[in-house]
Amino acid sequence: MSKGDSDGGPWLWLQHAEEANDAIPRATVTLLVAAITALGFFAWFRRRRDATAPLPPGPRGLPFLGYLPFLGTNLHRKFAELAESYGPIFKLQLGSKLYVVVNSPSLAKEIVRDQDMTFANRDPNIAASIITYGARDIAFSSQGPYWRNLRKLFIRQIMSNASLDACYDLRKQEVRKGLSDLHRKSGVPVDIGEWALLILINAIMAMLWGGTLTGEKGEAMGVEFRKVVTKLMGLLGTPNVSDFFPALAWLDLQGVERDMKRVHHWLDDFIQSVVDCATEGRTDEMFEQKKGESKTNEQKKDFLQIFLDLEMDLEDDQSPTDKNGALKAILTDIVVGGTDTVSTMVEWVMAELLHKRNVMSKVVHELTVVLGEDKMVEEHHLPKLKYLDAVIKETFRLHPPVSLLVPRTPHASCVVGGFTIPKGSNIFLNMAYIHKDPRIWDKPLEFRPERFLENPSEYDLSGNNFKYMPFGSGRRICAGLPLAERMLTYVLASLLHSFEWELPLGTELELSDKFGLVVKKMNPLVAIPRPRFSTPELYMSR
Ligand code: HEM
Repeated sequence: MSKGDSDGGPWLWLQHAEEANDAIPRATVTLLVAAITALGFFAWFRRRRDATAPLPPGPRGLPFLGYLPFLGTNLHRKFAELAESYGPIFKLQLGSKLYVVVNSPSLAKEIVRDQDMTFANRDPNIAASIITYGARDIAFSSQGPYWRNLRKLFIRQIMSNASLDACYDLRKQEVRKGLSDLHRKSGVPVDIGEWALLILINAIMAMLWGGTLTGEKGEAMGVEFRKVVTKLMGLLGTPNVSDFFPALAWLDLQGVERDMKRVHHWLDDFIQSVVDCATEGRTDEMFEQKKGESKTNEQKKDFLQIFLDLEMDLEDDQSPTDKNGALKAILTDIVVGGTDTVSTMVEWVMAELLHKRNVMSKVVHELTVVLGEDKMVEEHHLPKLKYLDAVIKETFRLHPPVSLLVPRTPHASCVVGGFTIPKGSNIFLNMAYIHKDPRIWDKPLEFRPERFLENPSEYDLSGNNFKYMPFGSGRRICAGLPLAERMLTYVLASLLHSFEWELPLGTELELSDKFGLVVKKMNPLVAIPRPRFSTPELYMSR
């Protein structure tokens, strides 16, 4: 080493490399040292910042109970109120549990994009654990190989375009059956949510294993199913003292556990009979199985058969009984998650259109232009229905059915928006609030589908714009989105193209809602269909 090197400090040794060959290794070492120092500094800085970042602000509660006595049951309204006072992020201590509510797109982004991995866990409450066979489904299991495998299987084998195209005929038959049923009820008030739910149960069941609910017993079962699922969604969204004070859980003070076990018992019987019919090839009084239609090629395999055929590599030490539990847990996700959400949206869109008759006329006009008169809607028409698409998006904005998304839980403490989020806390992304924030949306309470036509590429349903995420975002985004989008648009287009709709004389439309995991209309929407097609035969075509 020359004298100049020792005089000039450590960096000069690079400048004075005597041979050109030395320069590259020396530069590499220098860069490595610089990178390690910078990383060390960054880690130190983050630790220091994380150690000092405060918890988010939030209302003070009572000793021991926290904010519990003030929470009420309409969480979405209470959270909107608190967001006005505390801003983009606030915390609530409820008994022994800490909840954090996020009310701004930029903080939502930190959770579902920047720190998605950290926030990809769930912390199922007691009600959710009961209904999902101990969180063995996709929606409530924690991230890890089990969840990853299930989700991958579901998305690749069931939600792929090829798979969904292959079972289009099954969906179509159920929608057509529903339309001819409506035709028989022309001029008579119809509960739209109930009608839509029966179509969706049948379409999902047809796709699952080729069977549908038929006959009087089947129809009665459909009505009972709706009651059970409505109860279930309510229980999932009920603040439960047993969750906030695990030591008191055995008392089940509100009876949530007892009620959920009843719901689970009913649903388990229902799903078990579906599995039995599918595996034993037998039919039941209330189910009708379509003969071979869904099994003409590999793609047309029933969803259930795909699950049964595939070696479920769950990377878990599950006994065969547990595997049956896992299968039934996934079926619960599909049967419950896939029906109630979509039928609730059918009801909300129809309610908004009956409220705004000029918007309804525009939708009907578009349908007539795209399809012509006396033609049944087909799924291939859907991409051309741009205005209807905007109407659906606007309804998702004003009435996101899963309004707080499904809560996430960080697996490690971290910092969001300069606040510490402790490991194991529950995070709600308050989409009901973000979707109506006047700082983001012009005249946010107005139903104006045109806002989605002005810049169509800005908003879609895939969770890339954090101002608008009715299906969530990131690795936990709704796994059923492709089917939900198709079914919702198809059912609505069919309802609106085939019938004129009006409210029963003397009824007034109101748009209030009630909270649950799925936020529903407070009062069911009842409307009267009148045929648009020129001949009754058109309603009979399958
Ligand atoms: C209008 C219809 C629907 C809406 C609004 C909706 C909304 C959501 C939301 C907000 C989540 C949580 C996302 C997050 O945490 O970021 C979710 C999760 C999920 N949804 Fe949907 N959903 C709908 C339809 C469906 C359908 C049709 C299915 C299945 C057939 C389905 C299956 C699931 C599953 C399995 C999950 C859990 C995903 C995971 O945790 O990895 N959903 N959904």
